Amino acid sequence: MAEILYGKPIAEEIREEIKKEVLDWQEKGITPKIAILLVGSDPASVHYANSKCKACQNLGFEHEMIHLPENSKESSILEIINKLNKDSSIHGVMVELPLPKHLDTRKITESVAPVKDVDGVHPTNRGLIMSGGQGLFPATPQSCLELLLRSGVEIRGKHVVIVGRGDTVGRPLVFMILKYDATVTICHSKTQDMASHTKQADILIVAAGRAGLITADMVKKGAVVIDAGINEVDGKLRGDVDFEGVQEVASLISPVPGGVGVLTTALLLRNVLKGIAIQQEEQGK
Ligand SMILES: Nc1nc2c(c(=O)[nH]1)N[C@@H](CN(C=O)c1ccc(C(=O)N[C@@H](CCC(=O)O)C(=O)O)cc1)CN2
Repeated sequence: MAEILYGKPIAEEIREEIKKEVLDWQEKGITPKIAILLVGSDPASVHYANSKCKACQNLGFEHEMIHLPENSKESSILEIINKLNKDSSIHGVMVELPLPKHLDTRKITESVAPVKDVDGVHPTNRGLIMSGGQGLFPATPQSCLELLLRSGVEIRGKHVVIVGRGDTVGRPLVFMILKYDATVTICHSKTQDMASHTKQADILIVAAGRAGLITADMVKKGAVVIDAGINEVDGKLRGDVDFEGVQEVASLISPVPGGVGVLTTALLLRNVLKGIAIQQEEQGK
């Protein structure tokens, strides 16, 4: 029976590190500040945006919440982001997702300056992930890595199989895991005989967006399984892994809810601090 890899104690550890770093910046005369842009009033988005504001207060960040109406024009949003990019008191800009359907998400999120791009989606940051450079990387793949590293799972030389090639998790994760000297296989919706690949994984990370996709017969005995899936099934949050079945086979497994997602907000705010460090270095300070 697998041990359960809970996100809460790891998130707490990261929050303590963030608080210390915020104090260090404050001593140097910088109070980290994030702008959160919320378009529309989708209840889940309002909830997540408010919980980010609360996290800012708890961790010593200043924040500015910009709440725009559902029918906002793309041009007005781009203008606001442009102003935030130029505002030296703002160190990070986060556009709450998903955006209303009439808006081009990619165009809007990629308009955030690379150094303030806490979601790590700007082409500059995407390129830096691939080259192994210093940039801001998306929170969810960071969360998968932190769960592994902070629970003492050896990644070096291990066969890591990632299921899902999405822009926010699977694709960036390939390069982030490669940096730790793993052998990486990526599976996706067109992969033939997926189980033949997943069964070879020492570490299996799943971000496919399909509830219960990974069943016990697809997992090697003793594998470490990280579930980055978020699906709503009958009003409940479910991962991509059939938790009850896979728990019998794996040695370590992260639950949904209570695993990867719990770290997201802390890691977005940690990106603000990384952005400040990069800006300071660029300015030779
Ligand atoms: N610009 C972004 N918008 C959104 C992101 C994002 O990464 N960037 N992700 C989500 C919201 N989010 C953080 O931003 C977030 C998601 C999940 C959680 C969390 O604590 N999840 C828990 C379950 C919580 C629940 O039961 O509702 C878990 O997975 O265990 C926190 C923050 C969308 N928008």
